[in-house]
Amino acid sequence: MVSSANSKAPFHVAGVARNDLLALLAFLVALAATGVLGAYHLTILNFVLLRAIVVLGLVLLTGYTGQISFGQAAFVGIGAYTSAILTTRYDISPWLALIAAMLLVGILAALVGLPLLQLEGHYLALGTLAFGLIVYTGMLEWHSLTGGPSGFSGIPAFSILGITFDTPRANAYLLVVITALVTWVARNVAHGRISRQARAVRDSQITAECLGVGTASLKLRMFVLAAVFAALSGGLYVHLIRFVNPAPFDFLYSVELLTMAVVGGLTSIWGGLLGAAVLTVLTEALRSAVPGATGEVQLVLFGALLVVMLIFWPSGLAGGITRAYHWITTQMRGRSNSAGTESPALPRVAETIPDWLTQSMEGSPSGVAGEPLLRVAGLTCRFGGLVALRQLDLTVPSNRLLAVIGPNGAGKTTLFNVISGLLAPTSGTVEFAGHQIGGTRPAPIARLGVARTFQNVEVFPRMTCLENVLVALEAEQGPGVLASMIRLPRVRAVERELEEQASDLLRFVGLADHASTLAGDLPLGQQRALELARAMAQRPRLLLLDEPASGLNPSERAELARLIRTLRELGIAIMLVEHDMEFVMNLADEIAVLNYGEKIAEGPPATIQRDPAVIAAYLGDTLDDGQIQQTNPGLKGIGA
Ligand SMILES: Nc1ncnc2c1ncn2[C@@H]1O[C@H](COP(=O)(O)OP(=O)(O)OP(=O)(O)O)[C@@H](O)[C@H]1O
Repeated sequence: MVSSANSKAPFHVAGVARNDLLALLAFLVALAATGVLGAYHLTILNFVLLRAIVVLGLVLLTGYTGQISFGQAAFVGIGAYTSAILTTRYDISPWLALIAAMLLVGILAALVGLPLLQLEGHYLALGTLAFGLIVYTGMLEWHSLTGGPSGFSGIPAFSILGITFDTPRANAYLLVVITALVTWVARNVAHGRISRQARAVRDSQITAECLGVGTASLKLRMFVLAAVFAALSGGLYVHLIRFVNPAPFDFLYSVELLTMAVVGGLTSIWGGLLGAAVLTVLTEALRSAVPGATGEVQLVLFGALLVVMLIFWPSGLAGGITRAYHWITTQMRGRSNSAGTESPALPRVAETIPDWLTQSMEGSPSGVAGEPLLRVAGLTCRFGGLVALRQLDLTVPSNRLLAVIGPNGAGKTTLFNVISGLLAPTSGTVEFAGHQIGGTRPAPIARLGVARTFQNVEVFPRMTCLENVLVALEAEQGPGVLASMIRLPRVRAVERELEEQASDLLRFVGLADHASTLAGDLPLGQQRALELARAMAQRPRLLLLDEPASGLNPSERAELARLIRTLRELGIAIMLVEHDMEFVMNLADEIAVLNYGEKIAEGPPATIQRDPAVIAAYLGDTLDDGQIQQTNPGLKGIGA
């Protein structure tokens, strides 16, 4: 057995130290600039920083979670008015009022987000837009509270230890420090578990759920976090300006903020800062060059810029700069490292299993051989008039491999979809380890110990191999949002341990050299291996493999068979759907044959090969559809 202790730390975090240094440098430059800039430029700097705080939240929400919000201006406005009202009417300290505003907006965002986040894509954008319009109208019309269109003044400035922040320079110092803190928090979130889960949901929500990621609560938490950032910006703004009215919080401001996030680069924290800076400066330049260019003109310009960027340059300035940087460093290294994709599709897998995995499997109750772990009874699944599964009964004990075979359209994938929670059965029961799981969502089923791979490989293409595995490892373990925001040493220690485990699993499936390769860049065979590593990270008690050998060459199939045997020896129950009959006959303990959703035979491979009903089903299918002959190369295993 190979111990995980000597495994190398993964590389994708290697750049963090350098980035930390750059961030520190940027902070010192901003502080130094604050000391020397004139009043006009300080005011612009303050606006850049106030916007940057909101944009950072949007980067986390839109870039990392894939949720588009046109309602951020409303959260800024509510934060601003709450802090302004609390300080002017109730004489509360601006600091306390600011915290109260953030709390209130956090609660409100949770209430608004619950129904809104049920909507997807454009509908969510429309929902947040409607929310923004309602809030803006409220600010205009609720005179007794907001002072109506003309707002109100007399809002106190921040002060601490006898220093009052009532000049552009003092404000700039305060904002530089607070923006640095917010950037640090955003960066922690962006590098941690929550961001990995969010990016997984963005790449494929269904797959993330099948790994045990609770997608609904994840989206809600990001929505709340982005809203709290917006409230912080609003609260700071009113105590710096000392006046509040609804005008700055209109729809235009929401578009402006989203444009800043897109222009800067939606998946980059420093891109968010850059976007806020570039667009604020451009707006100012436009205002001085064309005095009438406000309101509608700006809206049109920002809208156009947003569309152009999304179509032609979706990775924004940050993406462009990063690519240029990589290009330059590659040129400087003389392209010595550029070739490296010639490895076989599925390299020989490691001989050994990581110790921690064996131990965790031994501790699992599924380690008792012979006990039925999965019991499917009377399972029927209809799609309108089509019966995909009819009165199906199956049991799968631990430590056994049950192959499910049948002609195309027999219902095999439907069966997997029901067991893993992607489909609810029409009738019948699915019992796993004593739990009724039929009709349950995929995430809780995954957390009970059911892992799966997909017929059409479903890796998270824009994440590295290491991150793909980490998402599965972290679904149950790892820090929550608050701990991720602060990233205490304890949190970093847990992250390091999980990264080591992820590296072990990559080594186990022969992908040790690809920890920092984007999963989408791998050839098909290696993507299948990655799916297996990810499934193993779930420490499954039942593993559903949907056509894992399709697209692999004979030597890759042999490797895969060896890997599957090793997994079974760990005590994992395996269900295998596969058209390659030779592959199936060599691996299966038992075979269940489906035809038109019904089980027509079940038994050990030798019996199934000679079963007349099975032969008839396969040959009948071949006659009906010549395709089957090619997609079923293993037909020679049937009726032989
Ligand atoms: N979501 C769905 N909506 C409607 N019909 C569906 C759906 N999923 C599957 N079906 C139908 O149910 C039947 C069984 O499909 P299923 O994909 O489970 O078969 P299969 O045995 O996995 O086939 P293959 O070997 O081609 O993957 C097919 O007729 C299919 O068209």
